[in-house]
Amino acid sequence: MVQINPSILSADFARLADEAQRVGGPEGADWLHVDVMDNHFVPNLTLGVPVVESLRKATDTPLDCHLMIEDPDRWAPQYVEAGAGSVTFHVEAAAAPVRLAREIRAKGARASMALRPATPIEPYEDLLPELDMLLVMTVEPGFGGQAFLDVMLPKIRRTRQLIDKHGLQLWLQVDGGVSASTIERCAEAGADVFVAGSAVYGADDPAAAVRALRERAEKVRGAQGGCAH
Ligand SMILES: O=C(CO)[C@@H](O)[C@H](O)COP(=O)(O)O
Ligand SMILES: [Fe+2]
Repeated sequence: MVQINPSILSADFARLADEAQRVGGPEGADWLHVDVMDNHFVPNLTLGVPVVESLRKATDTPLDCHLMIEDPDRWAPQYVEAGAGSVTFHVEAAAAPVRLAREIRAKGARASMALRPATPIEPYEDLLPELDMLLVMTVEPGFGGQAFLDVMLPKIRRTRQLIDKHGLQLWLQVDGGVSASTIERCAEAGADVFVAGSAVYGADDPAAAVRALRERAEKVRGAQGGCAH
């Protein structure tokens, strides 16, 4: 199943409730992607727990929180309590990723782990059953509107092969530079959850942009019979 998760990093932060609603509803966003940055793990600062709490009340679309922060072991559980349905931590920042994934799940959210572009998937093969989603970054984290890194396609493909080899159901998310001109390559490589910030909120009609992205990805995944490799 293809999922399209618009990133509110490219939305108007003074009108977040409206911006969330613009991409919601039938055929709209599957999840709203919320980029949390702390100016330590990445050189940018965005929002924190109180904003997630308010967003939760402002939309029915579930929240996919991407934590680009130091010490996720301490903070991630608070995002579950704030109402996130999925919490992604970076493996490079986590002290105890397995314990953290278990804590996120125990608190009732989906547990997800992200890899920066230079972090390989292979050392984490044995952790995959502990996760509900694996995020392969397709830009260096920190900013929206960057160019898609084609060099990440082999990692997406290898990750898909590992997921299938173990017969796992976890989702494979890509984030960074995903647009109408790159989503098909990501889908062909095996991704099934697509984050798009500027390609959605930079469009005149964000809801139409979500539908167009979904159509492109579904065409590829459908041609593969839902199995991408
Ligand atoms: O996590 C990040 C950036 O670090 C992303 O979620 C961006 O928000 C994606 O923006 P686009 O590359 O789609 O404009
Ligand atoms: Fe993100």
